[in-house]
Amino acid sequence: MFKHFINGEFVPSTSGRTFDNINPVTGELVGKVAEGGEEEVDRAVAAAQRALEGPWGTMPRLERLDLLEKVAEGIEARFDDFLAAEIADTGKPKRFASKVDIPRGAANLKFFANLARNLESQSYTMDTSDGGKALSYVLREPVGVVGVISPWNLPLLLLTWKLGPALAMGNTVVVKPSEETPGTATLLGEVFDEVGVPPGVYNVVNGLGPNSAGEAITRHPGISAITFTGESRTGQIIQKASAESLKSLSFELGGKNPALIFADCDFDAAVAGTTRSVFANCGQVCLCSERVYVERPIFDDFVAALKEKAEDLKMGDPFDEATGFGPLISEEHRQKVLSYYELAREEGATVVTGGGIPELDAPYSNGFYVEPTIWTGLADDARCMREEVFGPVCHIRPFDTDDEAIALANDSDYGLAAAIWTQNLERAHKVAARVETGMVWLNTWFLRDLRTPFGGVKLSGVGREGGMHSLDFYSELKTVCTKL
Ligand SMILES: NC(=O)c1ccc[n+]([C@@H]2O[C@H](COP(=O)([O-])OP(=O)(O)OC[C@H]3O[C@@H](n4cnc5c(N)ncnc54)[C@H](O)[C@@H]3O)[C@@H](O)[C@H]2O)c1
Ligand SMILES: O=C/C=C/C=C(\O)C(=O)O
Repeated sequence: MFKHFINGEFVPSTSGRTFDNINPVTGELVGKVAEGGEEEVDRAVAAAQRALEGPWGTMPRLERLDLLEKVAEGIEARFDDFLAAEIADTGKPKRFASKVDIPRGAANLKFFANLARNLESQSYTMDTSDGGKALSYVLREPVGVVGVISPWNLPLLLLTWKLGPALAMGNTVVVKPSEETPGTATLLGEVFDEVGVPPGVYNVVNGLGPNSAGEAITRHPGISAITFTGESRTGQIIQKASAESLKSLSFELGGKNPALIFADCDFDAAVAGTTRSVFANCGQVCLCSERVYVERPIFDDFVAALKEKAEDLKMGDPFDEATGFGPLISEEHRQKVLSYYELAREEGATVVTGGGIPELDAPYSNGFYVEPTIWTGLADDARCMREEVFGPVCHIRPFDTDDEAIALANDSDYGLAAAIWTQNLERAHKVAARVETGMVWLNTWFLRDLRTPFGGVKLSGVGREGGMHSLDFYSELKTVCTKL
């Protein structure tokens, strides 16, 4: 059973309630998961507060950062265990998880430990009206207990992306991993324990969202800040629930990301890059392109080339190096994605490829697979053009001018990430400046320098994490002023 990790111990729920964790590759049970609620969150917050006041709060800064680095080394030392847990929960191919999820899990912790080691601090002197001087300096202090609510698509990566800076700045955390993916967050409890992080610093309460552990975190008065990655709609609910206790919030939310492919692009690179940006992780990355706009002269060739790539994706044993395409996270999510496949037909799409469930042999026939899918011919105001599907699907539409491409890209309630493919430097930078998203990739996708701001505009997020932006969110600045 996947238990909670509270105050350094693995414990079941007091209520005895559990839910099932299902393997998306086969539909089989991975294990039961303890369902926590208010009581478990209460205990976790109390433990986190004690650790703040006690061993973690009083530990020398560099010792704390060394411990964080040891946790990263602990992930590396148990790489195969983390890989197996991530694959059991998500079904994602080893080829992807071993290059992205697990290495980034360790890298996130190392990166923020290092960044925090070398922090500068601000100080100012000024002249005062009586002819004297004053000195002001700024102290950086922990925020307190941070609630971390994370999604299922990149479980360890997105959890550590928040844990790294939160712990580096001296906070303690209460984590609620997605109910679909309790594995790596729970395993991480063992690593924290093994390397000697004091009890109560890292707490995991497993559970669901509404009326469960997730909501309990958002309402708990002992939690000072919440960092959340997930759906925009959930972000709205969390913002309301946490208003009562005025928590600081950092939200990384959904996307309906555009890719702009200009006729002067490196065609093969654009096709390969867009294959990744549409179908990686079965389209379940917030940064995935769901709206692809292609300049008219290369439209037909591009559609044909992407179709060929989509039909080439290989499904099957996630541990097989040849497997490049996994299942969706759950049967429920598959129903959602299939409902969009159906809606697209009703809305008049031409289905270039896919649009259904693939024919696979057992045990994969019991998994939550859908076909990689490409649509053309939808109107710009079709629901399938405006709502995030979060599956392996894109719509491709032609455009004629730069202005039109930019207007189409910006015609969205979301604004997370854009990918632009052109060999014209001037065009690349001009278009990048006019696209309304938090991030723009030029002739690449999902290449991440952890020092850069990460986040979205419009419905795609509130605030930025990454580099100093993370350290700022996870710390309180205190100004001390004295007359000299
Ligand atoms: N912008 C980003 O960086 C980013 C990254 C990854 C995923 N996402 C988005 O996440 C979504 C997919 O993830 P998901 O389906 O797990 O999202 P989700 O919003 O359904 O769930 C995310 C987390 O919130 C919890 N939750 C749900 N309702 C809650 C409530 N009322 N109170 C407190 N917690 C609650 C869930 O249990 C889960 O742990 C997509 O929309 C995707 O675009 C965004
Ligand atoms: O699904 C969303 C991906 C988010 C990625 C990151 O937050 C990151 O790369 O740091």
